[in-house]
Amino acid sequence: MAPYLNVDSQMNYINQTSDFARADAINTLKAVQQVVNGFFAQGSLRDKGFIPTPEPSPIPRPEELAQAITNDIVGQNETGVLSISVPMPPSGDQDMKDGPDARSVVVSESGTSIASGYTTNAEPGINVPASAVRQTSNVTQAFSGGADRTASSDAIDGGANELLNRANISDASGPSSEAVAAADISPRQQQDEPPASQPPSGTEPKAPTPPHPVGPGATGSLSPERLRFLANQISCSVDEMSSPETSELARLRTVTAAMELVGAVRPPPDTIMSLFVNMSMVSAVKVFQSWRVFDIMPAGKGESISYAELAEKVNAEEALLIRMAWMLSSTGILRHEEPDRVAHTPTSMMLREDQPMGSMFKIMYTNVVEASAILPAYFETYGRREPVGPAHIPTSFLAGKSELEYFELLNQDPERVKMFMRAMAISNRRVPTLGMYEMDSVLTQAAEEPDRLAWVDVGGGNGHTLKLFRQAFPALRAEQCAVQDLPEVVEAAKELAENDELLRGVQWHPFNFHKQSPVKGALIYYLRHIARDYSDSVLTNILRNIAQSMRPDSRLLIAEQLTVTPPPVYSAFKDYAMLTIGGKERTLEQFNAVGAAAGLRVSGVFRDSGTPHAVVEFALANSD
Ligand SMILES: C[S@@+](CC[C@H](N)C(=O)[O-])C[C@H]1O[C@@H](n2cnc3c(N)ncnc32)[C@H](O)[C@@H]1O
Repeated sequence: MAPYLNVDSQMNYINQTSDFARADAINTLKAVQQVVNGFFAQGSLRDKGFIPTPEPSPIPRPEELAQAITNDIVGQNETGVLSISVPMPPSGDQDMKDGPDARSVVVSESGTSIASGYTTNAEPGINVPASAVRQTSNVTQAFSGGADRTASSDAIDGGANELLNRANISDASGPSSEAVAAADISPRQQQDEPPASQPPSGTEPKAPTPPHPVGPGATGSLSPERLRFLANQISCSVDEMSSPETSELARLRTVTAAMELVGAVRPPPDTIMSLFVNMSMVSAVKVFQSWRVFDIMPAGKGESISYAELAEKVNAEEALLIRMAWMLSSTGILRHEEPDRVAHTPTSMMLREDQPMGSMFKIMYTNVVEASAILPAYFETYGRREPVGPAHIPTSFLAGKSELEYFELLNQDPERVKMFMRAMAISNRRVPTLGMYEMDSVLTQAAEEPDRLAWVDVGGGNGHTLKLFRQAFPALRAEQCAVQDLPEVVEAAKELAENDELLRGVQWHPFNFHKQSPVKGALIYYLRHIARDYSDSVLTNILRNIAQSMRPDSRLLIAEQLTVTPPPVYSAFKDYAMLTIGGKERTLEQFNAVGAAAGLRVSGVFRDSGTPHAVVEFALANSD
C-alpha cells in the first residue's frame, strides 16, 4: 500500500542542507515512515482509529493551519491581535501583584507565532512588572535570518516547545508554567501599559486536552487527538518545506513531531534496542576518531576509498575495519559502496578533527560517556545528590583530580583547551546572542554617562560575544566595555585583541568570579553561558559577588536556555551533560530562586522566538 507519510520525495531536499539536524531528520523520518506504515499494513492502529486514515485530504496552507488553530482556541479582537485567556493554576503561594487574575497569551497577527514572538516576564511564582514584556522577531525570521543559525538541537527544542506551547494554550487546566505569557499586552502596545485585569470577551478556553509526553518512552501514551495533530503537523510541514521562507521552521516542526510520534508508536523493545544501537555507534565513532579514519578518508565530492586501502592507511586489520565501518554505514554516518568501498557523508565529514562537531564529540565523549561510567562510584563517594561544585564534580573525579574545577582541569591541557574552543565555536553559532535584549536604554544611558562602564562581560572568554554586540551596536564604545575572565584566559585574549578593531580599547580584567567582586557600578553585567556550568549554591555565590558591585540602576543579565518541565529531549540531554561538570539547565522559576538568594529580583525576560534561549534581567532586590 502507498505510504501515508510519504517522505521520500523530501529526502533530496534534506540531503542538500547541511546542519546538525540532518541525520536526525533523515533517520527519524525513515523510522516514522517504517513504523507507521508497518502499523497501517497490519491494520492495527487504523482500525482502532489511533492514526488518521491515509485517504488523501487537502493539506492546508501554513496560514490556513495557523488560522484554524488560533480560531479554534481563541477569539480575535478588533485590531487583529489575538489574545488567549488561560487561568492561573490554583496555588496558595503565588504572588502576582502585577499580573492579572487570568493569564493571557499574545499571538502575532499572522497567527504563526503562537506562544512565540514575544517576551514576557511572568511565570508562576515570579512577580515582575508587565513593563518587561517585549516582542522579539518572529519565528520565520529566527530560523531564516542568519546563515549561521540553521536548524540545531536548540531550534529543535524550540520546535518542541512551540508544539508544547500550542497544546498548552488549549489546555485550560494543564500546567501553565512554560506555556504562556502573563501580561495581557499586544505586541503593538507600549511595554509600559498596565496589564488588563479582565480577559477579552470571546476568549473562553476550550476543554482540556489530555497530557502529551514527548519523546521516546511515551510509547502508547498519546491520545488519538495528539497523534492526529502530530501526523497532520508532519504532513503540513513536509509540504511547507518547498517554500524557502518556511523551510527551516517546517523541517524543525517535522523533526519535532516525528520524534514524538516515533516515541509513541515504537514498541518498547525497539526503544531499548535503539539504545544499544546508539551505544555501538558512539563506540565506533570514538574508535574511528582515534584512528583518524574520518581525516584520512578522501573528502572530495563523489570520492570513496576501498576498505583494503583504508585499513592499510590506518594500520588496522581489514576485517576489523569493515565491521566497524558497517556500524556507521548501516546508521547513515558513512556510506558503503558496492562491492568494497566506503565514502564520507555530510555527517561523517563533521566528525573530522578540524571540525567543531568533531571536537564537540570528543568533549561529550569524555564528559558524558566516560564520566557516566564512573557516576555510580562518584555518587557512592559524594552521596546521591546533585554535585555541589565547583570542584569535586564527576569530570574531575574521573580525572583523579577531584580538587579541581572543570575549567582548572581543562586549562591544564592546552590541546583540550583548543578542542573546547573549537567546540564552543559551534555552540556560539547555533545559539542566538543578539536580537533578544533591548539595548536602547543601555545605549542612551551609556551616552549620558561616558565615564561609566556600560558593559562588563563576566566570563567573557576572548571577547567573542562582546565583539558581536559592538558590531551590532557601534554606539557601545570600546572604552565603556570590559571583559573579565581567569588570568590565563585574559592574558591570551588581550594579545589577540590588540589586532582586532572591535576589541581595541576594551578593558581586560583578570578575575575569579567565585572570589572577587567585579568593577563597581557598571550599567550591565553580562553572563552568557556561565550559570549553567554551576550548581545553585555556586551560582548564588557568583551572583552575590556581582550584586555587591551593582548600583540601583545596574542590571545583571543571564543569557541561557530556559528549560521547561518536563524538558524536551535536547534540553534534557544538555542538562545531563551539565550534571557531569557540576552544572545544570534551569527554568525561569529556578533562575528567579537563585537570583533571590543572591539579593536580586528578575526585572525582565527577553526570549528568543525560535529557540528556548533567553536573556533574564536582574536588578537589586531592594531597588525600584
Ligand atoms: C562556557 S565559557 C562561556 C564563554 C562566553 N561567556 C560565551 O558565552 O561564549 C565559560 C567562561 O567562563 C570562564 N571562567 C571559568 N571559571 C571562571 C572563574 N572562576 N572566574 C572567571 N571566569 C571564569 C572560562 O574561562 C570561560 O571563558
